[in-house]
Amino acid sequence: MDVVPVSLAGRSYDVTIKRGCVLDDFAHGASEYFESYRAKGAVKARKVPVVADTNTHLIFKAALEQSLASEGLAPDWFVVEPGEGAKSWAVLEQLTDWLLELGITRSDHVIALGGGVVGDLTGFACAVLKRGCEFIQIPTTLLAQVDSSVGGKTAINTRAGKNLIGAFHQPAAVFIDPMVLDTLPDREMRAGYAEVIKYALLGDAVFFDWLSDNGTKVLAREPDALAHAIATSIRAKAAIVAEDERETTGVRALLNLGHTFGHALEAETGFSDRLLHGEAVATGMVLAAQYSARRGDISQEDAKRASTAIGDAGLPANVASLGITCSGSALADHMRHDKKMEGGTLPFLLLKGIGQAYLARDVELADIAEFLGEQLGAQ
Ligand SMILES: NC(=O)c1ccc[n+]([C@@H]2O[C@H](COP(=O)([O-])OP(=O)(O)OC[C@H]3O[C@@H](n4cnc5c(N)ncnc54)[C@H](O)[C@@H]3O)[C@@H](O)[C@H]2O)c1
Ligand SMILES: O=C(O)C(=O)C[C@@H](O)[C@H](O)[C@H](O)COP(=O)(O)O
Ligand SMILES: [Zn+2]
Repeated sequence: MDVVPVSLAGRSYDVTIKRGCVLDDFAHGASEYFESYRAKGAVKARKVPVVADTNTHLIFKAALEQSLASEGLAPDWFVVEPGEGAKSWAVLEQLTDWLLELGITRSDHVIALGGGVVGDLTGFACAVLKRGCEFIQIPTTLLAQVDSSVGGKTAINTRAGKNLIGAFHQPAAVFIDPMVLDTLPDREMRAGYAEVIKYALLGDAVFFDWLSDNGTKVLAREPDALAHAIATSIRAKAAIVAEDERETTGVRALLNLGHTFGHALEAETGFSDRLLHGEAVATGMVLAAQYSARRGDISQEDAKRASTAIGDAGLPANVASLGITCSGSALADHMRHDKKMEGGTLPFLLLKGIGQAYLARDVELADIAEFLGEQLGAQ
């Protein structure tokens, strides 16, 4: 078992990483968070609100019900359709109305049982509900286990772009059970793996080499390799979040490597199954490496190593192969909504080497548009 603390003034919490911690004994491990439900007058006494999507509801319903029953509790389910569509105003409204009807109080803990979509939606609902109530993350995708469940970024999407309405709201606890990934489709495993490669590229060359040797084992869900990849990722994220919780100093922005390009690709493909978030980030990291090489920040050889690692994992390393027909300028236009925008300029996460990401403040969007035009045309 690994317990990774996320140290934040007045709002620290633990990330527990343990095989079986959800499927076998979640309610026992999390029992301290359920006191309010046992107390007289709590939300539908002894019923715990759980947000899931139809897949995670179907797959984990019985296990969670059994586990909560051992503590004298039962789940009250709010189930959304799978996919980015649930990160919307409409679903947020339904979820907050439901929680209010249950009589939720600030000290009650809502459970987010699912991938990044369920986590981001539930976290945001809890951030705004009564100006902040508690929630627990039970991430069930690799992406959510290595990234979205930790750090307190919560959000929904809007017509204008990705995660544009949101809040920083930290969970009270995170429980990561790698066993839940046994049912995850391979494509989703690969998408989550993109965020694992991200930690290596942004700040850990040793981890990059380890992934080159062990990535296949991680994707095959071999327990030791998977546990190492999850724990290394979460330690990296916890350290960055502890240093710059609200992305104000530039340190947390490192976690956005590949995302400015990636979010533009997601917007252009309609936030759909056509390109998953992790896939878009994978292509975005290759673009960041190639653009860094074009500026002379990183050697062509290291840029190639980054793109090879991504391609070898079965992720889209070549933007031209995505079948996107728009111009480079159209892609760059999506970036004007990026939350890192300062005045008229957009700082970009670029690479000086493998494991050496930095925030470049001298990038012109017009140059990015030209670069993207070249890349979209290249086969
Ligand atoms: N808050 C953050 O810091 C942060 C970080 C990274 C990504 N994100 C967000 O996360 C979202 C992507 O999350 P995701 O990749 O987890 O996608 P997701 O939540 O859409 O889940 C992917 C698919 O896997 C299914 N699924 C989930 N767990 C399963 C399991 N154990 N077995 C079988 N199927 C399962 C889901 O039903 C869904 O169909 C994006 O919206 C992205 O913006 C947020
Ligand atoms: O935790 C962070 O900080 C991240 O940037 C993690 C990203 O993987 C994640 O996709 C995040 O939601 C992107 O944030 P945004 O601020 O660009 O919307
Ligand atoms: Zn991401």
